[in-house]
Amino acid sequence: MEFNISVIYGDGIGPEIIDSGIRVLNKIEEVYGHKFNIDRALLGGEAIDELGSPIPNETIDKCIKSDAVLLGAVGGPKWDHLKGSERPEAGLLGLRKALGVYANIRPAILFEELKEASPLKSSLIKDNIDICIVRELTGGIYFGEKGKEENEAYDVERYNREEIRRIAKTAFDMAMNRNKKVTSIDKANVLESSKLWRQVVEEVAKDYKEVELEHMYIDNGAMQLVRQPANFDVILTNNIFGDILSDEASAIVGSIGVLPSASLGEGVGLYEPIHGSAPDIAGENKANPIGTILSICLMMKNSLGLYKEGTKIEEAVKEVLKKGYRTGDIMSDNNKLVGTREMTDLIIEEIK
Ligand SMILES: NC(=O)c1ccc[n+]([C@@H]2O[C@H](COP(=O)([O-])OP(=O)(O)OC[C@H]3O[C@@H](n4cnc5c(N)ncnc54)[C@H](O)[C@@H]3O)[C@@H](O)[C@H]2O)c1
Ligand SMILES: CC(C)[C@H](C(=O)O)[C@@H](O)C(=O)O
Ligand SMILES: [Mg+2]
Repeated sequence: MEFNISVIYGDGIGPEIIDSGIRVLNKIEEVYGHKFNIDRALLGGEAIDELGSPIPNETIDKCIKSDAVLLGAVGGPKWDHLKGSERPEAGLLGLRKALGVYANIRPAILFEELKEASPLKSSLIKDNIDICIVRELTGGIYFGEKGKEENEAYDVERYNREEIRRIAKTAFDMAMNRNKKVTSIDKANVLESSKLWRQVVEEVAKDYKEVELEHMYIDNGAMQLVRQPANFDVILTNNIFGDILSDEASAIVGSIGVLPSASLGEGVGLYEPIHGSAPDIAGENKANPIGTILSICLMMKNSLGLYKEGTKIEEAVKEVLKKGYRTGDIMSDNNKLVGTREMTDLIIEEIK
């Protein structure tokens, strides 16, 4: 089959991990006889430098017309002096909004092979950890009214019923195919937006009688996630809490370098690792490409209907980990340290 994939390298380690991703796509083409037409689009810092905007119109046009979008990461110190709307990160938020991808799915699964990389003691991770974070992505404080005066600044957290209903529905639908438990995380003891969130989540839950619904405040939720990670199945939460909890969950399962994400809505899906542009290791062949490679696996399954191929990629990653190869972020004693390119070579070799 033939697909059009828009690819965004972005900044920092973006080009290195996207290079890995493209090589995986090329191998899938070769082994399964598909054709991926890869079209590069600019976003974030690279787009500011080349075209003077963090989100050029041509990028939106290309992405909307494609079958799926693969994105590395944007941002870095070079652009930190810019005002909010001109920063690379504004490009990413603009793209998410333009694609209408309101549901950000961030699976945090502890692979048997990576148990040693988790900072949690073994008694806390002896049970299966397979958490699916469902983060609202196009609303909340990221997109609310903002203002800045000389000595004061604000960002408004605002949600309407429909925004909450559709993301809650995504979470309950996911739970139906998993362990039938949703933990909705909010701050309903303080925030009006969270009170409405809780109310609407309760309403949606009525259509999913088989799913157990639990509510948790964000402060407690952040704590329970490290105390008993195995108790979570689907976590449903807003944009900002989901951002924070997904970095926390990534550390629990080994490293931020291994977590993929799928951002879904009515149209084209956007696939990106959850980590950032990691300026501290950019250009050093140290970045873990697994988060990107597993994002391609999510792309295969969610946007391209290529289930067999997606599963193969996942198996290839596990096989390489089983053989003891590790990038620096997941390295532990007795393993073999490899760089971004070598890790990619090894994974590609397993796709056959
Ligand atoms: N989706 C995105 O594009 C995205 C996400 C988060 C942050 N950012 C941006 O990235 C820049 C850096 O942000 P930050 O430092 O807070 O977060 P970061 O995720 O880039 O890095 C945090 C730490 O994790 C490490 N790390 C991240 N990805 C890794 C990988 N694949 N392999 C190995 N180690 C990895 C980094 O080296 C660093 O020590 C900022 O400009 C930020 O706005 C972009
Ligand atoms: C870079 C930033 C805008 C982004 C977010 O907060 O959504 C990132 O942290 C992420 O997790 O994808
Ligand atoms: Mg984040």
